[in-house]
Amino acid sequence: MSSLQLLPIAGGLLCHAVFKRFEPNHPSLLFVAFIVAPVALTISNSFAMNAPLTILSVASFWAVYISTILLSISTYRLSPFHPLAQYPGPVICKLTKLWPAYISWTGKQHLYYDSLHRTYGDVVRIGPNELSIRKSSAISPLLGQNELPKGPMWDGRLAEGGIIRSMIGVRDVSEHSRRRRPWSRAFSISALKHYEAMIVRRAYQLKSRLEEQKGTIDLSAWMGYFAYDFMSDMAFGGGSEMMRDGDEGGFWHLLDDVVPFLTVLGHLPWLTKMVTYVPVGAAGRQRFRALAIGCAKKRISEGSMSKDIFYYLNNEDGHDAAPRSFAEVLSDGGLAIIAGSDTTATTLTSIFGMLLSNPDAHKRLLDEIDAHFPVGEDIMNPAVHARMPYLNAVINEALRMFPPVPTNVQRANPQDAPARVTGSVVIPAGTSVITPPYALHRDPQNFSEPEVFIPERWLDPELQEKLGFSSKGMPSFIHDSNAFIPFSYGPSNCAGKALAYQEMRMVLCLLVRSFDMKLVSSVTEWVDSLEDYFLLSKKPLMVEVSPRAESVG
Ligand code: HEM
Repeated sequence: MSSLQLLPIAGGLLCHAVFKRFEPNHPSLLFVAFIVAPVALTISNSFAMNAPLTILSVASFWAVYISTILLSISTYRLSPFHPLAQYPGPVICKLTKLWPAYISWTGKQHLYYDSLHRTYGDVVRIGPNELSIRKSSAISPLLGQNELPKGPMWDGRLAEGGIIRSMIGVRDVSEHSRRRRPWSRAFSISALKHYEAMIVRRAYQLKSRLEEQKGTIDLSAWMGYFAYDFMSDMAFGGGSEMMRDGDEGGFWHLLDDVVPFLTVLGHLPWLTKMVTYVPVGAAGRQRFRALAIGCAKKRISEGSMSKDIFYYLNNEDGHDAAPRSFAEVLSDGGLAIIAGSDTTATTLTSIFGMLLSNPDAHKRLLDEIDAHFPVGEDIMNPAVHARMPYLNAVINEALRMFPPVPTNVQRANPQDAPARVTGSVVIPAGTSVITPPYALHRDPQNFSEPEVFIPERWLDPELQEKLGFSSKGMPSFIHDSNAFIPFSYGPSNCAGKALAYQEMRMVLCLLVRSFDMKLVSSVTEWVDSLEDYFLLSKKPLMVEVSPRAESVG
């Protein structure tokens, strides 16, 4: 074999050796590796060998070089020498992230990973350097106090382009915990008390808007309008009136158009920097940003009308010696709206979908509400809601079946860290790991009859007995609440968990008490149409709404 043939092979092997355990994520590096290096090698070789330099010689050198890289990478990834060789999974996933990226584009990644776990067991290799773990015992070691940092998915999803990354995607653990501090103050028990009036105002607005509707409505859209208006109040002191005006500018559409694309980028972070120059989904993001900037500036100039999330993010409580930059406050305010509105709206919609297709559960909830709020009692009293077992069971059961973040609770063991061991699972350096809530919640090892809506599973045994649940003939009913992670787990879990419960309890009590509802569209079709683009994307749920005859709220 001549040196002209050996050189591209040696060059390809060297290139793979350099990029072996990580993927280059800057376009210039890729350009150097795949274009500049082989062309430079061809030219210098032809000078050294005094061989003619033709287009054909450059092209064939390049073809051998690239083929060597691909072959070498594939062989290594499938070989017993790969650090994740012991874990089962589909060959295509072991070879490339392009396949999971494609699956995520279809919106069905939650179902795909669930099916992989059913086929391969609790630990599955879902990428060349990525594991999915469906074991409740692994949650605390990976996400708890000694958590692994957030995973590379965030490098893909949050293209910086001069914009400060919002807290959810901050991968450095100490920087993340610095950014998290004002959030913890914003969701303390005393802070939550201040938000009650804001929820009450928006919930009653929703009630009266629904009373004005004639015939069939899309409940999913109305839950979205409510949640978005409320979170805008919380994040920037207002600025959204979707319940009044509808989604006039097609704002949800703009955002919906971009989410599949962002989900794909989450799998291929190295592609992100290249596509920041391509204006895919830019309209939606720019419009959202412009809106947020306008609201934030207005909120700052007008000062604090109430203690909302912005009050803490902008250090208006004077807690931090060094105030945060406007860009950081803006970015995290935007995060509050995105993270807080779609998630609660989807859960409220799924709760109504399940209640309306399970009349017994609906009746039990209504009975509980009527019993706790006789005529004259304030139906929006959160202290009472917290003590309503069936209300909370219904919410948890909907979160179990339809976790709004179904898949991507991702962490990663850094490149230079020692291997992380949890039980029999070893997570080598440079390995990403997901603990997918959907697969955990639908695993019969964690929850018996996982596909069935059974709020009673969340009640204590005494109450179950009272409701006749334990006589259902399921003596060994499994209920592992450690496997229930709709809000993730640990120091980087959902910052807004307490607010979300408070908001959902209030809205549910008010609407269930106030309206008779009837499903017009099929709930099975609604469930089948759900798509996982990091957030579960909610589809129209058509219902007929009429004021409840015996409503006293
Ligand atoms: C049903 C409602 C909700 C669900 C199921 C939910 C779920 C989640 C999940 C799974 C995460 C990812 C955590 C991780 O990476 O481990 C998250 C993050 C977050 N959520 Fe929620 N969320 C909900 C509502 C809210 C609300 C109302 C807010 C209010 C602002 C909020 C604010 C946040 C924030 C700020 C983060 C980033 C946390 C961090 O990185 O430290 N969420 N949420």
